[in-house]
Amino acid sequence: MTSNARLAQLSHTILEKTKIVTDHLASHNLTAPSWDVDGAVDFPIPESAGEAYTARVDLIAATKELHDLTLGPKQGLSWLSWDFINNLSLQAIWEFRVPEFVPLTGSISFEDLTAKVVAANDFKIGVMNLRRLIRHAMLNHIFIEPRKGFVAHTSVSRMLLEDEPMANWVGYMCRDLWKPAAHVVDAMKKWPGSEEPTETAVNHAFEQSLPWYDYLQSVPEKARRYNLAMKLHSGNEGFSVGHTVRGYAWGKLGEATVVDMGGNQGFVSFAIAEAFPKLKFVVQDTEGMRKPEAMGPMPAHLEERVTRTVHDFFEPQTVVADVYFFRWIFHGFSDKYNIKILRALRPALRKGAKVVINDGTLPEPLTASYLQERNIRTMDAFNQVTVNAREREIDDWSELFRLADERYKFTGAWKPENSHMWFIEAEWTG
Ligand SMILES: C[S@@+](CC[C@H](N)C(=O)[O-])C[C@H]1O[C@@H](n2cnc3c(N)ncnc32)[C@H](O)[C@@H]1O
Repeated sequence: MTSNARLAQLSHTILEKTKIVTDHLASHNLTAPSWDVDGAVDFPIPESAGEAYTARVDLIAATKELHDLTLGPKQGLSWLSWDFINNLSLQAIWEFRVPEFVPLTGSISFEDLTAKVVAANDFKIGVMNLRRLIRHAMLNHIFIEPRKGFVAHTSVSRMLLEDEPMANWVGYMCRDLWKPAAHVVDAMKKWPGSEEPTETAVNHAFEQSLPWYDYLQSVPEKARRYNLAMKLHSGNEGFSVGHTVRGYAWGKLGEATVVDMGGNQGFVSFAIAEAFPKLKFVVQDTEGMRKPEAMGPMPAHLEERVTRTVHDFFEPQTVVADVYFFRWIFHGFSDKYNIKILRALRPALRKGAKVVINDGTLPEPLTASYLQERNIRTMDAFNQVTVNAREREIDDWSELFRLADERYKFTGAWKPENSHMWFIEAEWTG
């Protein structure tokens, strides 16, 4: 296909996919998001909507490609190089609490806004400086200028004001992770090939030697921001515990014991135990997670089948079980430490015991949508920034088991429908 024909083909795809999306919205009496201050901020088509969801995902990919091709490679690359300025204007607006001083109805002049921002922040900032940052942010739909010299909210800037998890997510990214991201290359040069959580861009940027989560906990403001920011995705359908319950043949285990390692308060084990009454669970976590204030309540009817204990997964396992289950654990560690975790299981493993991992997995190149690939590759990059860990491809999972011990037989990896997390399974043959 010629490059001219590709442009035409993309615009045709966009027309076709937009129609599927708008027909779905109309037939379900739904409203598309907009920049209007009262506009919807979430696209109201969940993954479970099937064709309409896929059309939206295709639309995002096609509009991106058409946009990039229309810019052309040269202008595209030069823009990409200076795109960190997007983050700068957002960071300034967040840091100086600008959204608080813009009225939700009507508008405010740059002069009056600057006076309020200066009073609230207690340091000098000129009208010109604030105006240029805000006008830049407007390119990303953060505020509008309804008439020259006046600022008004949009649905985007309103989220910075009213959506606490989102505002903290913005702060976490712009304030806490932006500087480390700029130090990744220097950290890679300083500690070549490091798999240590204390030799990361975060250590380099903040000139400190703690692992990321310990560092976060040592600065209360950052710890609070992190905890609130993480709530942004807690309602995400793709990460729902329901996929963990339905995505594995738990029923086929019969009367079996599952050790939920790094299982936190036990909410995942509770959900699986509810659905599979023959299963027993031992939920292991660190000492800190077993303090009364961190434990959370245990549903009374599960007390017989779920116990919560202290166990460090780097130490030899003592509980003999049918399944050792790890959800959201492996992607937070480098291979070196994951191999340690797998080796520490060996004293308790009996022939036929299973290791079941529920975690992210990198798609094979060109097999996933642009949206999926962008999400998981961005998460993978953040794992490097903060903890020197990584997301893995299916082959990497198989190799990880082989490196830990040849007696692990990798039995497969699969993604339940609509889930963002995969199951990865191995069996102990020793
Ligand atoms: C990302 S959370 C995952 C929690 C839970 N599995 C889930 O699916 O939401 C990681 C958990 O691992 C626990 N953890 C971290 N280091 C650990 C260790 N060395 N031994 C046991 N648990 C650990 C943390 O306390 C935390 O509960």
